[in-house]
Amino acid sequence: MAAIETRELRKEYRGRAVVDGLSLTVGEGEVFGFLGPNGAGKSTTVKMLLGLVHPSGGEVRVLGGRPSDPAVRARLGFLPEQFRFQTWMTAEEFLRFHGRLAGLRADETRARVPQVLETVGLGGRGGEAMSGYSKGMLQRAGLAAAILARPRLVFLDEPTSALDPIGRVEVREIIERLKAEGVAVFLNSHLLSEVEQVCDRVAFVKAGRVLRQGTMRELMGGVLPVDLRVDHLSPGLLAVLGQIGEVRHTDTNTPGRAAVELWLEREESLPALADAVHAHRARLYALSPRRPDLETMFLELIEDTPEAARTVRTPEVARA
Ligand SMILES: Nc1ncnc2c1ncn2[C@@H]1O[C@H](COP(=O)(O)OP(=O)(O)OP(=O)(O)O)[C@@H](O)[C@H]1O
Repeated sequence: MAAIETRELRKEYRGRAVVDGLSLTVGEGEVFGFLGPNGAGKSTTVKMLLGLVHPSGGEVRVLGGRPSDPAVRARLGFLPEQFRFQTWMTAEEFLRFHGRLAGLRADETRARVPQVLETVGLGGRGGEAMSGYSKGMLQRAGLAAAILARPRLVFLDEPTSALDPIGRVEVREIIERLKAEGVAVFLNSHLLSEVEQVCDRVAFVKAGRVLRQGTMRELMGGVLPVDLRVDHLSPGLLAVLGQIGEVRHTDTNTPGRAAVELWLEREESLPALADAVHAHRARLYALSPRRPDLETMFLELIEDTPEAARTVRTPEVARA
């Protein structure tokens, strides 16, 4: 069973489609990155997946059911981007309140609250009024609420926007733990380096449509670019490198240095590159597979049209 399945999902506001035939599948235990420029329709999609906004057309199934079904909702967790909590409560009171809303028994909630506070790095601080919390602490409390009732699918909207670098690493670890427990995570984030590190698959949306979706590798067109640096590049070595992968670029302008960019089809070919360098008596200075660079991909995709470029550069206009 897929955690999320939408087919030709559509939402119109005043006759204008803001989500326009969106088809997505997110598997169980999958961490899915949902990316797009401001105004692309991401929040509207999430609201439809949560049953908060009624679609104008298409199909949506969440955890095998309808998002409006209370039994489905009970298994969803949600951390909204704009979290406005009842800050006169302590974090413990806030979580107990959420536990009641989620239908947990009082004894379950009592046992669970200290656990989730610990998980999000607020262990020992749960008795304090949230009015005294920093922005990052409030975001952590929100994350605690999202995972409190052991959901099977968690929506995280910009979950690290208020967090420092340590907090971001901690949230990544929490996401990885959720995934290991088979929980699916639907992640909205503009921090693409973060998405790169944690997501199994991503979808790029623009103007309410999916432009591309797949694993990082699929998005790279199935190739693995590798940067190789040696002290000298003999014709023999170059020929062997060309047999292992596709030589895209060489730079031999600097004496005592040669750089080669190669595209490999398989990661398993990497050791053969090192072997070839040694066999040709060259000295190896670098052998670096390039990580998929979501930011470059994102900019290339969304800057395809002048309309999209404008949306990205002037987010206030898109929001207005
Ligand atoms: N309730 C509404 N009534 C009318 N238009 C709306 C409503 N909600 C959203 N829109 C419009 O739908 C479009 C998509 O908005 P949405 O908030 O889904 O985008 P987003 O991708 O989440 O953007 P961001 O990255 O800025 O949060 C925008 O043009 C927005 O103005």
